[in-house]
Amino acid sequence: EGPIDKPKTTADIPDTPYPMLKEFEWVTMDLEQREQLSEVHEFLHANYVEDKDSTFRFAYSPEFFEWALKPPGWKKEWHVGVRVKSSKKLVAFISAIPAKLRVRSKELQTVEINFLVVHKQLRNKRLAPVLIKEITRRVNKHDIWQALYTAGVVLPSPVTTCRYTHRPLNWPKLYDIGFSGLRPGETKASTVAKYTIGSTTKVAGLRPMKVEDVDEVFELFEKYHERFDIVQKFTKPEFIHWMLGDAQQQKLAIKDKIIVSYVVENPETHKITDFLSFYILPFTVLEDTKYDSLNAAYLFYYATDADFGKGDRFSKEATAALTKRLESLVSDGLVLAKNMDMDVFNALTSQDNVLFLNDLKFGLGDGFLNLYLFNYMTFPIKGGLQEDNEFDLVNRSGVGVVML
Ligand SMILES: Cc1c(C(=O)c2nccn2C)oc2cccc(OCCCNCc3cccnc3)c12
Repeated sequence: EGPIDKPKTTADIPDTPYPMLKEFEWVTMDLEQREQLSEVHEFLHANYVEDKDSTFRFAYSPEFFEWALKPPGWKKEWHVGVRVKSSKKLVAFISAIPAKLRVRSKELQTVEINFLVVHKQLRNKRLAPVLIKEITRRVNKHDIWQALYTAGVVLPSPVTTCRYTHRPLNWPKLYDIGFSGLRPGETKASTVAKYTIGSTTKVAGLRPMKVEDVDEVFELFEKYHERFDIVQKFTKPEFIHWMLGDAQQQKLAIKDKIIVSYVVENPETHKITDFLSFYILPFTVLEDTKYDSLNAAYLFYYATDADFGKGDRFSKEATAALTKRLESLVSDGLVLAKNMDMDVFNALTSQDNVLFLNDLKFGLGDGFLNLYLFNYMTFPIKGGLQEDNEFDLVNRSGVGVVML
């Protein structure tokens, strides 16, 4: 396990941008300028990842990019654009943000690469590899040599593969837009009944997380994440950013937030025993008459002390206690998301999710998320799937890191 390329220094890295087709030019986007933030938002809105039958397209909001692209330690030169020299039209984008990872026992300073997009009319011009080369150069210049990225497609040697799962919250809408279908032997009425959930949360002491909770939640989170093979190591300012958003976000009413975090404060001891977060990322529904958007919530980070102090954390009793706690925690997460008018609650088979996915009626999606480490060789990590791509209830995943 370790770096693949021979060690280099920043002096070995060219100061000039990677060569590119002459009609294009490299630009550094300035996302502190509202109009450039909107430009990136519009560009992704029109050209970013769609599902294979082009029914949906991610509808990232400008606020989402504020959150996703400007965490503590963010750098302008890692927001890379490509413009047409003559028209100055934005035709490609790629981003990197700093991320410290622990991969098994090794800590690595890496970046997370995300939002790689090439204009629809410029696909198959081999621009993507050029974008990757240039962002690699810009990151290497800062003496960082590893990167984490995900892709739906299979590229050489994924560290892990997880599968999409979906928990319908508004099944009739999912059915109308063709995302959900009827299972054999089930009627619409029985399916609606199956997915119906209450509107009140059940866990005593569940409340929105506040910035005053950070020290306690951070400690709980760090301890819980020891159980995974690959995790992100946050500083406290990073933890606040990712779980509560910036000061602007923290002031918003819950229904307007893009990142939603809750804690469970034990009513007797007033200790925080659990934490749960999910982020909001709607889809544009293409070519549908009745609906133009699909509201999706994505399970983000969570932590619990359910398996602490029970000796071996992977013992049957520790796992039973963990399963029970996560089921009630995420079940309340579904209620919170439903009350925010979410139509579906998405989760991967990573973290300890396979412990509750079945009981909470998450269905296996047909999408896979492969996770890659650039310039770092490691033994594969379990993604919560067994050979036939069904949930692996025995060997839960070793994946603690969640990428947007
Ligand atoms: C995307 C996504 C979807 C859907 O596409 C979807 N849900 C309802 C309707 N649709 C079409 O479902 C998921 C379930 C778990 C995790 C997920 O995504 C995890 C985060 C993915 N990062 C964004 C991304 C996607 C593909 C390639 N690169 C980055 C997803």
